[in-house]
Amino acid sequence: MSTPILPTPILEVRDLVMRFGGLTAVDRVSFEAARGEITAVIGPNGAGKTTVFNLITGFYTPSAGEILLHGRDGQRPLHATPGHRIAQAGVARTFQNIRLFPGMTVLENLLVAQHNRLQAATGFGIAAVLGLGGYRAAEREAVERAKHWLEATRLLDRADDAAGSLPYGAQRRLEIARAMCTDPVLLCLDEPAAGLNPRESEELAELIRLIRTGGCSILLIEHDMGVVMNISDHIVVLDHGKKIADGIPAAIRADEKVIAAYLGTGDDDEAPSPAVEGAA
Ligand SMILES: Nc1ncnc2c1ncn2[C@@H]1O[C@H](COP(=O)(O)OP(=O)(O)OP(=O)(O)O)[C@@H](O)[C@H]1O
Repeated sequence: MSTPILPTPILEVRDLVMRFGGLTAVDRVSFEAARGEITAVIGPNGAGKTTVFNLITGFYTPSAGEILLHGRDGQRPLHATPGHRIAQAGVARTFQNIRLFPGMTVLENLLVAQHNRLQAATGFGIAAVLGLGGYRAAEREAVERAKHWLEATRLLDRADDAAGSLPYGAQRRLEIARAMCTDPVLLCLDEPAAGLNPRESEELAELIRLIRTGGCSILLIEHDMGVVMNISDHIVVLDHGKKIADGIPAAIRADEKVIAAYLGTGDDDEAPSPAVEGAA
């Protein structure tokens, strides 16, 4: 019998380690994010999830290990790529705390996100100032892309409003629209459902599925187990910096190590985190 040829994952994390002084926040973590899928990274508070994201998106340099992106230009070692080049390699992210330009309009936020692309279209030259052809075409494209994501996030009617004046849920959607305007191959979402009400969470899940349908792979940190179990194709579970489980949602929900990590074993006095079975 022939072995099926599996497509290359979009992201490979191999034996990743991050130490902060004496603390090992990420301890030899390995996992893959499959192309075109939603991969969630979950775990109790302090498990190392945000640190993994900060390593993938170039905010930190790992103490050891490899992070390989299989993007549009082939394989890229993100662990050895400077932070400002990681977006160009096709990785976009949102943050736990919203980071928009609150005084700029919604549309301006989406155009600023495409600044690099516009600059590249002119070879970083005077063409932009003179309004020459290549720049104008790139500018038109940037506006079209912004319009597409304004429609997808239902923000078109707020395009001229200051980003800071939007309700919280709309600001979260705008953050995602802004990340998508960079045309990523991998979108990293850090707790996108935080602070959303159940209806907004459901709409967010719809939006994330839409992004997956468009071909962008997604890596998601999320505490809302309803959202995680509902939309994830694959879940990686961290606890105290180590990977304790890795699999499809049904397997994760039934995993004893995961249940123990979330409910606590009674060995420590940490408040229990949201139970995984709450999502069933
Ligand atoms: N810059 C830093 N310097 C020192 N320690 C850090 C730093 N960043 C994170 N840590 C520590 O690393 C560990 C993992 O933190 P991290 O924020 O990655 O966890 P998390 O799983 O994202 O938690 P949460 O769900 O609460 O956001 C924690 O013990 C944290 O205190």
